[in-house]
Amino acid sequence: MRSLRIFRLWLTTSFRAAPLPMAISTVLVAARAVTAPTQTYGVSRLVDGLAADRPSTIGWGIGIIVAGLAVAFVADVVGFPLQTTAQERMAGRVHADLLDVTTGIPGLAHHERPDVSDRLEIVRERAWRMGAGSEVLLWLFGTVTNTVTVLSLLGSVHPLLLLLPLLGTARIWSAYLSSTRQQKAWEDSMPQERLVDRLIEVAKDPRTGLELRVFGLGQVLLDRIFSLQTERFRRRVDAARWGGKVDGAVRLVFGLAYAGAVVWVVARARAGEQTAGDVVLVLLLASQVDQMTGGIAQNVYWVGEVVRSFSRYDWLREYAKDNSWKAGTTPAPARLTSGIELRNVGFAYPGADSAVLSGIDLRLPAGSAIALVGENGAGKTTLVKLLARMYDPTTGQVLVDGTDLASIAPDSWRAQLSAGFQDFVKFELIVREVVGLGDVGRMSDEAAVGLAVSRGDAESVVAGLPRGLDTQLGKKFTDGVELSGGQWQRLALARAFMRERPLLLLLDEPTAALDPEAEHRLYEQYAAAAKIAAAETGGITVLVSHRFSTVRMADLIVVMHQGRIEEVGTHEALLAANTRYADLFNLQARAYR
Ligand SMILES: Nc1ncnc2c1ncn2[C@@H]1O[C@H](COP(=O)(O)OP(=O)(O)OP(=O)(O)O)[C@@H](O)[C@H]1O
Repeated sequence: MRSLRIFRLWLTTSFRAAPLPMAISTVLVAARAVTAPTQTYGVSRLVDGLAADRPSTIGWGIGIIVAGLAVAFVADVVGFPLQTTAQERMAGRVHADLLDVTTGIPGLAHHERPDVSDRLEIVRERAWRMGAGSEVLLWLFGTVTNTVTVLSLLGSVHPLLLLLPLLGTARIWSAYLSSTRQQKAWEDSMPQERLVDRLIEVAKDPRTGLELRVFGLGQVLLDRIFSLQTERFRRRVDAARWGGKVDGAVRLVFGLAYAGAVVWVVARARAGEQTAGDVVLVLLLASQVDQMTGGIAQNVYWVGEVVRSFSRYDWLREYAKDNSWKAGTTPAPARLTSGIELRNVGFAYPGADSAVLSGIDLRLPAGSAIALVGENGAGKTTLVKLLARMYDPTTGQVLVDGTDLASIAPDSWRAQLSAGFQDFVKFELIVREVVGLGDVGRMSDEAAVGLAVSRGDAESVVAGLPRGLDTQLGKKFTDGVELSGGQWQRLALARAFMRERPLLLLLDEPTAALDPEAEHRLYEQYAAAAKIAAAETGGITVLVSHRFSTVRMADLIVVMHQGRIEEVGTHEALLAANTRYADLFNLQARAYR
């Protein structure tokens, strides 16, 4: 059932990508596939005609041979460019579909589940090869047509001769086994391949160069890459050797059978049971069977490759369908009136056994600024991801003004968010784009970008650049400028401030690279502007920080511990309660004294 679906997907993708070239090619391929055996039949007619001196049979023989030549010529000349077109269009189509499928999955789970990311990686890497799917499909059709024609002709001489193509299938089978083994070796070495790529990236990246040198890690890294590469090659070479041995043995058996068949037909002809034309037919057809099975054996790898690629592709499409969160179609509200509420929220990362968050009950009132604090791994970032709906909670609900976030269309919700993260992306683009990306629709709005730069306290960064907002960032470009960690971070913050009135602004340690004073100044300035905006839209700010001088400015502080909420309150109330928050605050305050 599934294999039928995969074949249908392969067929429909090929024909949808290039309907006309594929339709014409199919006809041409069929015509081409019957020419060689039919011409062989023509030769046998000619020989029989000459032997019996029958002009009409001679005429037939010559007519078939010439017609075959003409068909082969037209099919080759017209077919080649058409097949190339079909192949190119197919590759483009698969790439476009793939983008559609992956961007259609709204959450992050597919990046974090190794089984999904592996398949995604393989399909992405092989999308161009899948383009050959249309060619392989035509080849397959041609081969089937050719086989049927050859079988009918051989059977017409003597049914026993059908054993010859049957033996040929052993060769196809051995090629299939060997290709599956090679594919398995390839897939088994995928994790090593990814690790090697990652290590090479680390080794090449100038930003990691400093630590590598300080800790003398260069050689360690090289040794690790080398041993992983050796292991990866060993698996693949072993599989290729095994395939070579099996194929050699099967070919030997086929060669002996071929020789036996020729001897047998010649003996029958001498006994007057077959004609001379029959001997010629078998001689020529048997070599065609050899070529045909050899061709199939060689192409079996490609057929397998295409089938496997389409099977992964099919799996991804199904996965995307199951994870598309299509149920959520309600548009996000334009403003918040009561706020966001987490009700008994629990969450476990995909594939993980234990929950990272449990029993979270929390109200984020409209218009408020909330700070999340807690030790490393307490679950702060995870909570932020649930609010951004990168994941759905495993248990419980997130309610936005009473509406379940799961029923809100993810794109519509994201359009109302803005965010700044500690692990922000260093987009190596022109500065105005680096900032403007925070609100793509207003990227070319000079005033909006300028305002975001000032809100992100990045004016001094821009002023120090040779071409201000038009400066290219990144060392990879000849005129590109590299920034310090703190400077990059200010631009990332400016990007987070591009959307002026988000309903939810998520700031997950976006100022960790700034000094505490700069961070304090920035938030003071931000808080004043946020209050005005919040009064209009009810927008909520959620801030994750380890710096209590910043945290204390929040309206409400949420203290998290091991995936649960331990305390909630204002700075003063929590200090007065003299529990974990007070301990942490006093510890940090002492360090600064
Ligand atoms: N993608 C993931 N897959 C599986 N587990 C994860 C993933 N991301 C985080 N975790 C685990 O979830 C727990 C909470 O992590 P989270 O990043 O939410 O903590 P945090 O409070 O933000 O920590 P920090 O202060 O260090 O940033 C940790 O135990 C972490 O190992």
